[in-house]
Amino acid sequence: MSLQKLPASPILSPAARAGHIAVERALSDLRAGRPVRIAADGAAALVLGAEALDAEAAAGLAAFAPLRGRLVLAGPRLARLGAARAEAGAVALPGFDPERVETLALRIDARLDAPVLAAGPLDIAALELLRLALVLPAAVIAPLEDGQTGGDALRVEAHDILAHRATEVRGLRMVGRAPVPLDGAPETEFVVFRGGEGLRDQVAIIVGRPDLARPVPVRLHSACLTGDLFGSLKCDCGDQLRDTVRGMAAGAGGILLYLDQEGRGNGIANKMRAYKLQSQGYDTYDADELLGFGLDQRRFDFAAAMLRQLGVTAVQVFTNNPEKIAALTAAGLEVVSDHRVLGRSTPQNMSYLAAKRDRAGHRIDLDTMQAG
Ligand SMILES: Nc1nc2c(ncn2[C@@H]2O[C@H](COP(=O)(O)OP(=O)(O)OP(=O)(O)O)[C@@H](O)[C@H]2O)c(=O)[nH]1
Ligand SMILES: [Zn+2]
Repeated sequence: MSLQKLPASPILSPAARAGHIAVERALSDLRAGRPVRIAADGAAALVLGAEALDAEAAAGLAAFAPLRGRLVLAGPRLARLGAARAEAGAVALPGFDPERVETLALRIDARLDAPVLAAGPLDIAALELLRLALVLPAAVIAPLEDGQTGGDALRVEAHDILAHRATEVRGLRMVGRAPVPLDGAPETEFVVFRGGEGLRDQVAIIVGRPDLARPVPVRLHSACLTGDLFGSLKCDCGDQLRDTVRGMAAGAGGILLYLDQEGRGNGIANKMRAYKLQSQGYDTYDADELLGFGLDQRRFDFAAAMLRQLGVTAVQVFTNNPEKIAALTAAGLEVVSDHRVLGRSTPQNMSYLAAKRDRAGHRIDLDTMQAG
């Protein structure tokens, strides 16, 4: 099959499309610090990211729900605050006190100061929306009474939020492609897809002319601004990126998927929050948990969909991360072999690499890595 012949991407139903668009607009509002109105099971509430709660926003929410607010926190954050639970929950906010909200949502020495209530479907959808918006997963909720509209806040349904990631995969489509010769890989084409994960586009970088009738060398590479672009010593991403492209160019070609999953899918702002915590002694996973994230937010089903749209059915995967291999296999691609991709070890990235090995099962052998 030729790389030029692309299968058409599936079309969403009108209802799914309307819901999808509402979620995209809601993400934009939340990122700008504006509340959105989420409805679930006949209930509705105004929802704002905890990081956007200042005195003015608090007064705005209090006008709708003066005494009945709540702060919804993710399971890992609640556990860090001392709660005996692993799942998301809420604490009552009798007023919308920005200082208390910041303490409970972000500070490292904070402890719970109120009982934890079970999180309902609206709360779960609010957290998911904040994760999709790449802001801190802590939701300030102002429940609306029957008949209260929530002013001009954008309206979104909880079920559309929860369906968003799957809808993104179904709506994934190619939007542009062009040759971009690279240093060390002169015959290279960039193919841009819209949809998937994150808030920007995904890029498939086709190096050389891989034979699609045979297993194609493939790397799924999550964006890392600090490592890929600036050569940060804190991780191994830049080396992995460049070494893989050069290796594909020197061999029979291959495809590198550059995925909009900065900070393991948490976004650059949360990654910097996590880096700050790491400078205070937490490892890469503990830091994410303190912020309310699980071990890894990323999904790779849309990466498999990108490969399929490019005509790939069987792959040789370049990764140390068993989750990537499992995800491609689960998505129906034949993973014929897997290969490790080792960058340099530096004094600054040793503990990061060791944490990936010990806590997330990455196949990293620090002794065989080249010191940088
Ligand atoms: N949250 C968080 N993300 C990080 C940190 N350090 C690096 N990252 C991100 O981790 C991701 C690493 O991506 P990859 O190298 O593709 O993935 P990997 O899981 O390490 O797997 P392989 O490299 O394929 O073995 C990038 O999105 C980085 O931005 C960190 O300390 N915290
Ligand atoms: Zn990195």
